[in-house]
Amino acid sequence: METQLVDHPLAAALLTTMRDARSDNPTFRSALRQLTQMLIYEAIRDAEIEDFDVQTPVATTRGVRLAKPPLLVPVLRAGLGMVEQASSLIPQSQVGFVGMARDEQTHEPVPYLESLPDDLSGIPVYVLDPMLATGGSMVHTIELLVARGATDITAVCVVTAPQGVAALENSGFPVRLVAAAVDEGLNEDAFIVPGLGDAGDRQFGPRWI
Ligand SMILES: O=P(O)(O)OC[C@H]1O[C@H](OP(=O)(O)OP(=O)(O)O)[C@H](O)[C@@H]1O
Ligand SMILES: O=c1cc[nH]c(=O)[nH]1
Ligand SMILES: [Mg+2]
Repeated sequence: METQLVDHPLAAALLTTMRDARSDNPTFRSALRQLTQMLIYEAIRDAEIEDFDVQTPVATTRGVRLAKPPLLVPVLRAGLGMVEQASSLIPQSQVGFVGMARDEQTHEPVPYLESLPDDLSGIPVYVLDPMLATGGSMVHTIELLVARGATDITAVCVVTAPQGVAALENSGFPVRLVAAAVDEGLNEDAFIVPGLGDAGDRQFGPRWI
């Protein structure tokens, strides 16, 4: 699986803010928004483009745009903090939604929302979720996308664990990964170590389901 780690001092500083337990919810959300900008910037780097004529105030020249407007899929809740920034960077994009909450005992994802186009063939899909821990939530999301014909899927994450990266790799699905970090591993609660805690709670407070 193609894996791209965004290695940049500004990305590292934003990730540090997100890791810091003293960062309050607005500070955490702001750092996530800014870091998403860098992750998307890198994730889109090799996207197919097409030329078209554009009229400047002086002359006609050739401009470029994305050849295939992508679908962005934030995984609720935590992925919601990435979608505003990603869709502003790619104004032609559309947004689908998947909602999933890990069971605290089994650590398995429990899906509660699925709002996706029926046919994703030929459409690049960017799944937005800051955390890839066991990989269960991401693999389940990708299953939903592949069942709709998606063949070009990018997982855009902030912090990952080696176990989650391996789960994506072993899934055999057509996915590549763009992330800010691969951490040491998981603790007994399947939280990423050192990680940043619960990315949903740190943006929005406790979950009610
Ligand atoms: O790789 P996994 O082991 O599946 O864990 C990662 C998932 O856990 C978090 O969501 P969570 O279930 O905490 O829901 P939330 O976003 O509503 O807090 C995170 O945003 C991922 O979706
Ligand atoms: O460390 C983790 C693992 C799963 N989900 C999170 O939000 N954080
Ligand atoms: Mg959570």
